[in-house]
Amino acid sequence: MTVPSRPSRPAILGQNQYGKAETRVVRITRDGATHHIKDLNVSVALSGDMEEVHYSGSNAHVLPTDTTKNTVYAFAKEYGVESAERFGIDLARHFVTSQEPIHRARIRIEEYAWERIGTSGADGTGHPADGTGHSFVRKGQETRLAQVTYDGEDWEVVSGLKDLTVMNSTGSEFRGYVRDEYTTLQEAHDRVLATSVSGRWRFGWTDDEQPAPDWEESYAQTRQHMLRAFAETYSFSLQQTLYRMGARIIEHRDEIDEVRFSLPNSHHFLVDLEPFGLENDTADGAVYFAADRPYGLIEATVLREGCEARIPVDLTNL
Ligand SMILES: O=c1[nH]c(=O)c2[nH]c(=O)[nH]c2[nH]1
Repeated sequence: MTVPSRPSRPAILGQNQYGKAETRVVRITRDGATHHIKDLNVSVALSGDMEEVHYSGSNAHVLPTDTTKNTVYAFAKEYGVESAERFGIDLARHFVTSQEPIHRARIRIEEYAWERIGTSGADGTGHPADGTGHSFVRKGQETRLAQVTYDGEDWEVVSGLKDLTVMNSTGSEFRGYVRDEYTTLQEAHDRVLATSVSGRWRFGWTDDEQPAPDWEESYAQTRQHMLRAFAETYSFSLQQTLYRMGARIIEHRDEIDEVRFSLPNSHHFLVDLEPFGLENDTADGAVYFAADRPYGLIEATVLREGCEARIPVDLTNL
């Protein structure tokens, strides 16, 4: 096919750039049982001699955006991620020095910070022996929620939170599931388990005559129990982890009768780096693609025995 020539119209191409935006790359390094996470969102914008691709459609100067994405993953694997700045410098230099038509590279990086789910709070002092060497909560406060209903006689208090993002970099598998003619999923023996917790819990307190719970203390303890259950459960499924998170709250917090969770399964897929001669398995330095959709959505209520379920099934209605 012949490439059409530059149009004669007096329309001049102005500033332009291109590249893959928002490549979500997660690299997990292992120091024995203590793991370290680098979680980046990398956007590449390249510019240079790109008149022809716009004017005539010739791609002769175009390094595909797909390649820029692959480069991000391959660099994460090969050189690691010491810092976002260093990573950006290495990438920008690579694009400008390896491709003659590319004169400028802008690499934008967002880094998401994680802290360990510690034994006495998410304080960075997690001890590997109890599973907390590989359990993390994303930095930044979750949103705390409360709903209070009063009909002149009875109170109903439902507390909760959303956007509490947690990750286990190991200690999770998924296998032994049903297979039908559409099943292609490979069994996972060692996978990343990550979710953004949305949870609600209902208090047994309904009566002004009874002392009300200490709401602040209850929230802090409940949050901690859910984090600890997430960290300490060796997970065969997110469903099982969810149940343990709810059960631990019911077992430890007498003031709470019902817990409901909505947990997206935030899939982390190992990137296939074989085409670049790089082995990428769950061993040290694994590089993952953090997918944002579609995601599994696991939801369930955990009740104190003898209590009634009153939290709506759809938490967006609460
Ligand atoms: O923890 C999981 N539960 C599932 O029900 C499921 N389904 C799936 O494809 N992956 C997973 N993971």
